[in-house]
Amino acid sequence: MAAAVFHQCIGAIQVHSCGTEKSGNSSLRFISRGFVIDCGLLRKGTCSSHQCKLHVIRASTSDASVMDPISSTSHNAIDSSENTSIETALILIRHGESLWNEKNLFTGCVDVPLTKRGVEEAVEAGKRISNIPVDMIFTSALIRAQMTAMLAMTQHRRKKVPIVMHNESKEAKAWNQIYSKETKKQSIPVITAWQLNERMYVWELQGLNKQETAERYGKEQVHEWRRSFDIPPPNGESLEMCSQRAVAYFREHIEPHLQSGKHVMVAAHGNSLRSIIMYLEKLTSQEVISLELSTGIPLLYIYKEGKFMRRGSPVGATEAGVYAYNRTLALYRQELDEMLH
Ligand SMILES: O=C(O)[C@@H](CO)OP(=O)(O)O
Repeated sequence: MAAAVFHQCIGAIQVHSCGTEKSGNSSLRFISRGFVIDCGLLRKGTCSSHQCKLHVIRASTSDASVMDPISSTSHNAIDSSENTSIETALILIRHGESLWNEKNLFTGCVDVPLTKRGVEEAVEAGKRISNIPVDMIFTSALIRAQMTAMLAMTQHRRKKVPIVMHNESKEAKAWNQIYSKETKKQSIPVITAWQLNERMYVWELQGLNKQETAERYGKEQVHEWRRSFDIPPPNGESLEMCSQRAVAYFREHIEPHLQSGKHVMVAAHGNSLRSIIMYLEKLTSQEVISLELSTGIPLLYIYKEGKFMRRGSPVGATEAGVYAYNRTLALYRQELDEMLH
């Protein structure tokens, strides 16, 4: 049967495929590789190969990266037989120990790097997520979160290259373009956003020792500043104020990628992540007080049908003991094993 190449452009998905569908139809229905596509107007062309597979090139908002073949098969697929919807992985990691964590100083938005231990924590975090798909990485504008993301990715078995995207100016955006589709396929965009920065403790507390501050203002008062939802530290940000930027950014710039089938890692800070977890797990302002995040410990969520299910936080020493893998992740890991052996 003569194969024809159909180019359909539908919204965010451009499909180039060599269909064996009846030509001449004004509309076609593709059910393949996890996408149900009602094709609108068809433009026919000729296809050099009768065996070319369906290539889905996702023109998402921030990057027109070609989908990673091993993560585009059954890992976030709408399987028409089981009618399961897209499931994507969200990894949250608080940065590894910083030099001011080590000195027990209020840090907030002061841009301090990791300690040697913090570097080790970031590498250890990478081992724990080395079999979980990552298509995009978001970090804050602070070096301790960016270092953590990059160090963790050195352990990932897929060996893609995380590349910090620069769009702080027209030139920066133009000058960091990648002109090879193949190279782009082997890269992971890293987006930095100040909205994911740590809660701002401002000059009143930033740089002060936490223990000395508790002795000066009282343990309960300092705990209230550090962990309550709506009580700000003196002239600083409350967790509520921090969530108004961090959760807003997550919903506007990160969640749509999860919805579209991309697996995402977010490397940020104790409080900006507490505010995001409060949103993901629908915690009350009372419950969030007891939410604590250790440095460099990855948390895994599965996003499905608008909901986030926590799939584990590190309890076991080994990666296997850490996450309750679901089918999507198990298949990805299996294909990684096959690809690497
Ligand atoms: O100092 C800070 O910025 C934060 C995180 O390190 O400390 P706290 O635990 O008080 O929120």
